Amino acid sequence: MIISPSLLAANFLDLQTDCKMLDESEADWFHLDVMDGRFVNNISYGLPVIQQMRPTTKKLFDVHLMIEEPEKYTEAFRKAGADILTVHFEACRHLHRNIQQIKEMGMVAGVAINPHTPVQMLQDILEEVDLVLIMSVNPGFGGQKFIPHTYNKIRTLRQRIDQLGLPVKIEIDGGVDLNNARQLAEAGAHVLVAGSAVFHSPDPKATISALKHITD
Ligand SMILES: O=C(CO)[C@@H](O)[C@H](O)COP(=O)(O)O
Ligand SMILES: [Fe+2]
Repeated sequence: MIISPSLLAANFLDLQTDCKMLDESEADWFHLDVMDGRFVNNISYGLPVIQQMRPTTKKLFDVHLMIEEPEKYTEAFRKAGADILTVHFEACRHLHRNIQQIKEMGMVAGVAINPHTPVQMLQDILEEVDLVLIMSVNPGFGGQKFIPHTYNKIRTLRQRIDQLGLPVKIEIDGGVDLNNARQLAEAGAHVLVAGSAVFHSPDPKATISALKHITD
């Protein structure tokens, strides 16, 4: 299982310590949630913070853009250090073009869907993307309750991906913890994002390791 802890739940006054902890842990990616106060009702952090975090690790920066008109910022996020750039299906008028743009800039291209968006809506973009991020809470905030219908969405999408023989990864984001991680893996998830479950646990490194080896 690929583990991508979300720094939305980190200590912003001491990000360096949390970055170091993640770097030394079994985390695979750093999940970075960018919010603009328009696509979602919250504002998080953006380019300068990501840029300053970049030298703290060689691990991949998995940037989740919860912003309107993400195509305007593709190059800026590349320059700030993004390796994986995920845009929302619901925020893109020209999703196909945006995905091409992300790949042309040498990044892994992801598309995210909100809980109300059926996975079937991705039918005509599936061959173009490297990753599908299924939101298992409504985007905008950490610490929300996992929506159980997500399991059905994962199973449906995983079946379609396997049917087509595509190398697309399924990432699950929102309310992921040690109680649902195994079931998410069994449903077909490849990547788990966890914010609160990692950073609010007494031993974040141990929680990351437990999530990583959930199916061992
Ligand atoms: O994208 C988002 C929220 O919009 C997530 O990445 C959250 O940051 C996950 O936090 P937890 O639900 O794990 O606390
Ligand atoms: Fe996220």
